[in-house]
Amino acid sequence: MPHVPAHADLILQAPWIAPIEGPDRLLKDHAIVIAGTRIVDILPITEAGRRYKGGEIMRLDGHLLMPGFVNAHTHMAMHLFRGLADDLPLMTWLQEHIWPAESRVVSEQFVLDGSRLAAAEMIRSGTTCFADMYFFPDATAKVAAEAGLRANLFCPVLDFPSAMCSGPEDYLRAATQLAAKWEHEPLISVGIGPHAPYTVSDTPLARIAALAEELNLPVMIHLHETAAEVDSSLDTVGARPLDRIDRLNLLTKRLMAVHMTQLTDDEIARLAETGTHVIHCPESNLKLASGFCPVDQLLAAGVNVALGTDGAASNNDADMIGEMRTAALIAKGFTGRADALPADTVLAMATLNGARALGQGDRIGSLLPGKQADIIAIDLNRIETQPVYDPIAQVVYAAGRDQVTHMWVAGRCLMADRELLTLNASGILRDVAQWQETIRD
Ligand SMILES: CSC[C@H]1O[C@@H](n2cnc3c(O)ncnc32)[C@H](O)[C@@H]1O
Ligand SMILES: [Zn+2]
Repeated sequence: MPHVPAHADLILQAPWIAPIEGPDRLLKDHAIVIAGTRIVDILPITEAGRRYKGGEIMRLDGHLLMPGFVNAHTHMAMHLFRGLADDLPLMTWLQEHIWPAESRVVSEQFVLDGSRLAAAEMIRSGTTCFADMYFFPDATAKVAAEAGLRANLFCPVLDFPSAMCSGPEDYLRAATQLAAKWEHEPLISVGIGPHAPYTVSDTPLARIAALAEELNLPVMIHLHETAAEVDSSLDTVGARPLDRIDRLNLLTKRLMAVHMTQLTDDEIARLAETGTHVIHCPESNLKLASGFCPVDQLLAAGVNVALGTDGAASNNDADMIGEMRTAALIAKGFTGRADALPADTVLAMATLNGARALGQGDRIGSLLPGKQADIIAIDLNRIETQPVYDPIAQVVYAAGRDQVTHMWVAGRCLMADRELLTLNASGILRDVAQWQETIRD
């Protein structure tokens, strides 16, 4: 029987592929075969030509192909506050600078324009999927859909009113409506985002736990960000925030606990037992002098730890390659052990662990047949990353985000040879310049 080649829409050929999951750490001279939104096969380049026909064949000499980054915690629209208030500790930064600025300028248009700036930066640095917590999440969802990015919008909940909602019940209604509106859009998912234990009281927190269960939604909260947060909770409610969150039924595998710089051994064990996900934001924690998340201990205890940049007002970028390097280096400094957080582990945190935290580990976060084709190409054939003994270590310890040359999300190309294909860079820059005037005034 003659062999009939199967159909492919796109075949990507490269000297190295890092699948992140599966039997192989690294595949040499392989091709990724894509049909529709999915990866259908990964096989030696020589075989791919015989077994698949049709579509485009792209040869990426000198490149590493890997899954796109999953930025597991950010505030997209805060890109418009980048550089507004630097070198301050968390509470001074929030209470005296960011919250006053937000109360003056945040609107749906602000979120549209800020999210577009963030989306463009994300595409240019290899992030294919992000988890966002901010006001007017519907506007960020629209931008993600326009950009072609995969997005998880965590509808905020606070005790306080904002331009978006009048109070906790109103935020919860908005979350329910948002989930219904985007239910059938494959690239957009919705969650609930109680801001922090110090801004959301017991009644709405318990309502969030019940609603998340009822609608099958993930929950994201800033938790144990600083020692002062824990001390103040002990003073005011007589419990550590994590104990309070647990008492209100929120400590479950739905929860993405962001920051977590203050943890006892018992708390680490409790996180592992409950399947709670921890989102590590090392650069924001360093810049706001918030503390150090004990990532090494969490991973050893079996906790899923993912990586996020936090917003550009506290980072000040959305660069996941930079975030990986910072995470790897501080883990070594913090533990005094050079083998803490090796390159492969930090790369998994920036991809597959983020997908798992979002409940999407079976669809994205690694390159396996059947998974969505969310792929980036990184050019290692540059002065800065030569010679290449190990492409994975090279990405974590030497590469810059400008070496990301191509991106596909669900098989669609969003950037080719560093050209943005879905967003208008000059229009974004024009809008940002106008916002800078308004915010400065
Ligand atoms: C309710 S929308 C999100 C809310 O969070 C604020 N925010 C941004 N970064 C942080 C952080 O590291 N800790 C606590 N809160 C943060 C942001 O300004 C919005 O008000
Ligand atoms: Zn945050």
